[in-house]
Amino acid sequence: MDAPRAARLAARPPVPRASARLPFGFASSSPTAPRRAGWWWCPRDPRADSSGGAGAFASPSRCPRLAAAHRNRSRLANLGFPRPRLPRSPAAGTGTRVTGDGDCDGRPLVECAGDRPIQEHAGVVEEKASKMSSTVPKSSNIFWHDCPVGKADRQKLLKQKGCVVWITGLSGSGKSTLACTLGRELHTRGKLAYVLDGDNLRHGLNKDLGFKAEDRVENIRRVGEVAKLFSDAGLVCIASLISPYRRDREACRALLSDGSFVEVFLNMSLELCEARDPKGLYKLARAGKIKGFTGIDDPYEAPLNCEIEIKEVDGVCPSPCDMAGQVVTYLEEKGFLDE
Ligand SMILES: Nc1ncnc2c1ncn2[C@@H]1O[C@H](COP(=O)(O)OS(=O)(=O)O)[C@@H](OP(=O)(O)O)[C@H]1O
Ligand SMILES: Nc1ncnc2c1ncn2[C@@H]1O[C@H](COP(=O)(O)OP(=O)(O)O)[C@@H](O)[C@H]1O
Repeated sequence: MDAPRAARLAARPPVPRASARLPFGFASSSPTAPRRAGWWWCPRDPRADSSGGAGAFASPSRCPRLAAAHRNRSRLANLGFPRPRLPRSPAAGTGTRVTGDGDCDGRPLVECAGDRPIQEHAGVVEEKASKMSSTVPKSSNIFWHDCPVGKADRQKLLKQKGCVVWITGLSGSGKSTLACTLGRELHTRGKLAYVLDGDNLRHGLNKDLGFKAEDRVENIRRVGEVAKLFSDAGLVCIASLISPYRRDREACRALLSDGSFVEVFLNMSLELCEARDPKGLYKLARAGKIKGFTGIDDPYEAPLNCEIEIKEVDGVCPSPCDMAGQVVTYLEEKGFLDE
């Protein structure tokens, strides 16, 4: 091995011992819980980039994001490219290094396993994990790799901001209609959007899932993760799913940074949805030929704090264009359709 490579390898951070790893969902949130050295501590960002969080514990040398940026700079420099700028700390104003406790964006750090902070999700994960094995991370020795081109660069290119418009409501409430109308409106305005429709995804990504409670939980979890990727790509991701459980929608919201999850509740009465019944499913459910149909013999939990609620007035629903208009206005006001 050549001397510079040996020196580079020696300078690498220690690789954590697999035996020291706690299983996902079983970490203690106690401030006296043992803290392991090295790369066991990672910021909420880059994967879950909402701010705040418990368990602040950090040192500059333990910020994987900053370290990854250093590695990327070195690699690019070795290839003869200009060195990109390191992440800046808004807390420090002009700094290019982590200052104080927190990651390189000045956020507190929390312990991560798989891709979520343990301390916040432990309870939820433990319960769900008993039902769905896919919520229990099975990979070990995995590391996050940052790329030099980030969300901000993509947003600049697209002249818009990545976000998720999450449309929830009963079957027949108009979710797919709104999603498509909104997608077309944004396209007309030169904005890049992509629709993730529950029915459609069940033909592919989610074809292994049915309508039992745990399948619906997993359905929403997967779509939430995909929506987050689309948002990170800089798109307006429009997800339209019944998503009947409040807790699962909130989990999707928690995957995104503050304000970039826009929950739209199509608050149409069961009577209206049943009268529409475009696929004849309500009729089958009433006849007992479909079991566990949302609104008939399966629950729907209405949002408590959604960003947009669209209702019928005197039994009349706003037109698809009006509904899409409401969402576009919101996105405009919040600056998602600007650079
Ligand atoms: N049991 C039962 N309950 C509710 N819906 C049913 C059921 N069985 C099939 N369908 C059809 O599946 C569509 C809903 O899929 P989603 O992925 O959005 O559902 S969920 O979010 O996981 O609850 C839904 O589509 P929409 O009518 O567009 O909502 C139905 O066409
Ligand atoms: N705003 C609206 N006004 C009138 N009819 C609507 C409206 N939105 C949807 N519809 C009609 O209601 C039915 C159900 O709409 P759809 O978008 O398929 O609902 P969902 O995706 O929630 O099941 C369709 O026949 C659609 O044409």
